[in-house]
Amino acid sequence: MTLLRAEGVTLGYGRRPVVHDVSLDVTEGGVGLIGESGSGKTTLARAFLGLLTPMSGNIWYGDQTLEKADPRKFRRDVQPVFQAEALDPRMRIGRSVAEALPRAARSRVPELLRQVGLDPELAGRRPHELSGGQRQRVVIARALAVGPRLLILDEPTSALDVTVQAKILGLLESLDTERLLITHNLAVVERLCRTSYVLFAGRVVESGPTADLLAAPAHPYTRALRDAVPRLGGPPPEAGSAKGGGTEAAPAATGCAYRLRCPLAGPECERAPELRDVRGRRVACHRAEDVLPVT
Ligand SMILES: Nc1ncnc2c1ncn2[C@@H]1O[C@H](COP(=O)(O)OP(=O)(O)OP(=O)(O)O)[C@@H](O)[C@H]1O
Repeated sequence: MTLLRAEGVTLGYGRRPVVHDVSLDVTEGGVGLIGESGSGKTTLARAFLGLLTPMSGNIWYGDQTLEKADPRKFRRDVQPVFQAEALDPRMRIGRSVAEALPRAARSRVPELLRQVGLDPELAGRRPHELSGGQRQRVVIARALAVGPRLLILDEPTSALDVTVQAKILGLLESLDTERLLITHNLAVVERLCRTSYVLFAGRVVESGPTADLLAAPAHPYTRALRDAVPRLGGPPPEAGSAKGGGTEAAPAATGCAYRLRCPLAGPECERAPELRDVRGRRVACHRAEDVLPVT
């Protein structure tokens, strides 16, 4: 059964919507949410954690909407993995992990540290006395303390260098919790997520099996992301590409939001494309059939 599901969700701050009509199932095998800065990934994650109420649509937790769900049960089932910078700098590691445990279970700290590959001896240290990778492991140990079914991870490895990143990905892969993973890095979802959703300007532009999206993107934006993002250990992206510092056109306010950047844009793109089924995935592009054969 799907533990969490967004159904036609629109989200915003004040009266300004920034995520539009998104439907997404957190299914088995890991789900990736990919998109550039400002595309609405963190906003969606906040809604999935119950921290932001949809302007319209619903977040479903099992067969209940999030507003009706038991908050204590929800907190046990669904845990965020924050960036390591969120650790309290004054607090020793052991206490930081203990705080996440119920009082009666605080003796489990060494076991949790071991589970994430840390020496329990480190419990007496403060965050600045650990490496970035070790700090990220502490954050994961805290999230695991309550025995969650699902982890919501927001850029869990982006602050780490490539070899440490690979080790943390290995750890996440070895856990038997489900995951919703937010990143701008396709190489990370390739490893951890069976299914992916690509967001552009607050809308899903493509979703489907991650392997298919990478092998043959159907949306020009997915293709640009795939071609721009370095693979783990691969060469850096080229200057002028999506993450390479080139100037990018802002999303179009009418029609297809991607059309001002799109090499295939034509007159039909002045009409907003609907999500539709194209060869095993959902894609919002009038030209999807032209994108597929050349990738
Ligand atoms: N607290 C806030 N108040 C007002 N607007 C916000 C707030 N947080 C985010 N936004 C706006 O919502 C949009 C989506 O932001 P969001 O942080 O969800 O994107 P993101 O894809 O997670 O980006 P990043 O990868 O940089 O974290 C952006 O236009 C952003 O400026």
